[in-house]
Amino acid sequence: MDNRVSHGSLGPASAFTAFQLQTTNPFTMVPSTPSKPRPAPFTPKRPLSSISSASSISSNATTPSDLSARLARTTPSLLSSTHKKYKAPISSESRPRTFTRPTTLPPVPGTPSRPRTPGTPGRKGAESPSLMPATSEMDVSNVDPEAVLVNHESVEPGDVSGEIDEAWLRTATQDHGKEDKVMVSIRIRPTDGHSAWIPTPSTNSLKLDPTYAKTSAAPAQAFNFDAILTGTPNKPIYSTVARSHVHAAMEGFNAVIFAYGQTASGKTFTLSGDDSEPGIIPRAMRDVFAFIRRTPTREYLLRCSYLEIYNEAIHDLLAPPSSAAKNPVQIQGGNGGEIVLTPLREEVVTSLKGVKEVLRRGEGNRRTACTDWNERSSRSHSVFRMVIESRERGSAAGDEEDEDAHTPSNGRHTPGPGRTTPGPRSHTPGGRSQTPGPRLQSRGGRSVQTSVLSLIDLAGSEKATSDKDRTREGKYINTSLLTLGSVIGTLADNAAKHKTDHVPYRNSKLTRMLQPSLSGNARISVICTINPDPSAVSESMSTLLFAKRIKNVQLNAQKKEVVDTDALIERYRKEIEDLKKRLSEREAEAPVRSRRLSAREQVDESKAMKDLNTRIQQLTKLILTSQTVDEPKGDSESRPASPVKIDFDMSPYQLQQELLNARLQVESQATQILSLEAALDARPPLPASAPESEKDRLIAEQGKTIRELEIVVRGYEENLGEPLRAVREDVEKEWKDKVLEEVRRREEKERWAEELVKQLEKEKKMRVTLEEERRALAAFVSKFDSLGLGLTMPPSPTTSKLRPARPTIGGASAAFAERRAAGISSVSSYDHNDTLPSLAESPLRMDMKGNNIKLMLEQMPEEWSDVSFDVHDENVEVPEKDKEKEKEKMFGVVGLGDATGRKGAQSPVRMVLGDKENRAPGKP
Ligand SMILES: Nc1ncnc2c1ncn2[C@@H]1O[C@H](COP(=O)(O)OP(=O)(O)OP(=O)(O)O)[C@@H](O)[C@H]1O
Repeated sequence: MDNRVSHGSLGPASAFTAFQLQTTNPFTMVPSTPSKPRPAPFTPKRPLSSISSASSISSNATTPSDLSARLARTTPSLLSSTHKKYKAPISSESRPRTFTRPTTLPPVPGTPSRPRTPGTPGRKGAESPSLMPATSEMDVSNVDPEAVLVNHESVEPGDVSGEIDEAWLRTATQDHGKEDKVMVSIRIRPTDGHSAWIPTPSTNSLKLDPTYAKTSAAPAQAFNFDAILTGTPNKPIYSTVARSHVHAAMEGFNAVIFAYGQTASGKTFTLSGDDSEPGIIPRAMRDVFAFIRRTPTREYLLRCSYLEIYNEAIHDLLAPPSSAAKNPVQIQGGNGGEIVLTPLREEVVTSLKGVKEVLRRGEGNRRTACTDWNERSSRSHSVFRMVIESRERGSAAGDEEDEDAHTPSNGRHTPGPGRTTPGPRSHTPGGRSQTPGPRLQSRGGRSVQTSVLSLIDLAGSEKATSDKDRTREGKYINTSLLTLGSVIGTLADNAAKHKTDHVPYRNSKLTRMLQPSLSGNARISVICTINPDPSAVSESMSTLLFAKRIKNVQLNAQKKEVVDTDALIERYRKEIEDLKKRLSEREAEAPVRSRRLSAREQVDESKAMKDLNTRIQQLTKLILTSQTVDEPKGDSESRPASPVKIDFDMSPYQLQQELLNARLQVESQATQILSLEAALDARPPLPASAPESEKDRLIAEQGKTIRELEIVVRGYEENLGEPLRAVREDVEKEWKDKVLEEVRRREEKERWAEELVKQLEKEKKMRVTLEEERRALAAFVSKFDSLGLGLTMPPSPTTSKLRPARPTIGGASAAFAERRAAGISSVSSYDHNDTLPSLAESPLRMDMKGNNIKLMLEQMPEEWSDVSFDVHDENVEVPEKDKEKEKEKMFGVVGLGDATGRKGAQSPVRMVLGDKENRAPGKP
């Protein structure tokens, strides 16, 4: 078995000294109280019923081997080295994890096949509630914090030995707890078979054996981390990856240590360990007490809570199982500030024994079950938290003051019913109350440091198992681990690219709970465990990629310190008085002294006086600002600033400035109140009295909606955005073509309409012209009539309807011109043979007497130049045959003198004449 451990280049432990502690607190220079009689060790009172089966086992089984033997009798499958395939049912799985590690390693993922394990993993307490104490007298709400403080005198020597690997301390050179990066270590579980990974501890690197690489062409990627850990012993692991973080927590920084990895890769073994190899949690607890023992100047209040996140519900592992099941823990806050878990039980611990008891109870309630890969697989994420509050130990005088109202703080007392009366819900150092109950108060000018140490054993990622319930749990586990991965990814990205992208903390309970730590206000150490088996290469690779990403997350842990404002102000005031006294003394002596002093000494003297003045002004300012030092924004429970009357010499200008600042502060607080009220109004309308389950449901629903919306928004661009854009472009193009076609058609029609209008205009003009011609003709005819020329025309008895003239062949003007050329007289001389064809071509024919012809032509308007007249001379005898022939050729024109009543000519002239004839037949 490979027992190599790389300690990397870790620095020496931050050897903690009283001197260092004193320098970290600028306000307190009070020496510790050296020797008060040491009180009797604290033993929490517990009802008989609180003694669980495990503790009874422990008490009866005096040696580890006895215990193993006894457990082996009850749960042989857990202890035997041949138990791999068949093991105890679920009911036995929630036993405390005090089992002995099998001598042969359990099978790796993918290899085993074992009978299904029935049922949901049970909680021991749920099955036998009598084994769990219904209440604990060390519950923080039942004790006076001042009565349960721990200091170097109260720590048992046996509680501190052997946790530190001295050899490591000598070689380590770097303290990862002080870095602003996450410390990331890889622990490779030992294997009996081939290992797919080649660790190089000297360079803290690790790479895949090329034999197991998917593509042999690419060179195997080497991963570098803060430490590469192998082997079974947990002691060097603690020294390397956890110790500096535990110390940071003791010094006032939040610290988180968690194990991440595939199922059965050794997370629980690393965190909890077993009897022979205690893991990080028990060792950290031992180290906490060792730290206290080495720090005589401070006193501590330690509170523990233990919870698990199972199927996205948080269960209090320290609460009685019946009530824990009914009241799942809710997370409140978390928006940039601390989170509040409620109802969560916190138990005060004053000794290692007390912590062990708490751990034992919590672990007994954890859900574990047999899976295809791990016979005791953690089915939940478990979080063990220790809240560490500390302050400098008070002087004797201070203690006496304290004793008036409180139990002495330098000793321990057994709290019991009626013994202590916890005060009202008190101001919480750091701003928020994590759970109801009193807290350590800053007192006598001594500030209180508060930090939280979180030790987290995550459930392992896994593939679907052969069991339905396990598969369901696995889904929840994988989902929350995926969310953790994406949160880490976003944080790393934000840090690398200086972005502030939204981090989806709220997508799972785990990330929501870790939000304050992951946001940066904690020192974080992650141990990524991998299974070296070749069949687990892809899972190990994904663990390594997670490790790589988390390495990039930027941290900036800050100490949280709450000062006692009143005492501080009092101290400043005293100092001011003192300084003023010294100043006035110097001023009084100044005239005498200055005579004796050299020029240089006088300069020094005036400089010293100036310094004194400056210091007085500084202190005056501090008095003002310190009134708001411990009043965190938005904390409804914080104490109002002390109404201290300050009597100091301040110029009116300075006072005005202070006043202005105060006003600005008030204004900003008023704005804050308004926005908070608005946020409150925007909340869904659920009465405060609504049942918790209803609130849960609502919260879950909203969470789901938010998640869905996020997915939709995220997925829109990737999945729908592009196709939809393409469709829109197609449709737009199609419609554009249609519109263009329509425009073209319309233009065509417009052109056609214009053409039509032109034609109509033309026609209209023609009509007008014709109308004018007609009128002229009519005028001519009437003139003609008035001259009495028409009277000579023989009336047509039958014809009253006139037909329009037909055009002559060759044009009337041609014929007319011809005739003109022949002379007017020739018109009257009708030559039958010559004129007959031209007669047929004439549009106007009228029968008139030869005498009138000349007159008519004279009267004819100029425009009629193309009108021809067929003049028929009655004196000329036309043979009857020719007459008929002529009639046929002529268009409806018959000889006017025809007695048979021939139809009238269709010439307008003829028509008018006809009309005249019709109107007044036989009249003059
Ligand atoms: N470094 C190690 N040395 C010896 N045994 C180990 C080591 N790591 C793990 N094991 C053993 O491997 C088995 C599985 O380990 P463990 O239960 O810690 O895995 P896990 O990662 O917590 O699994 P899950 O996520 O399913 O809870 C245990 O029997 C444990 O004793």
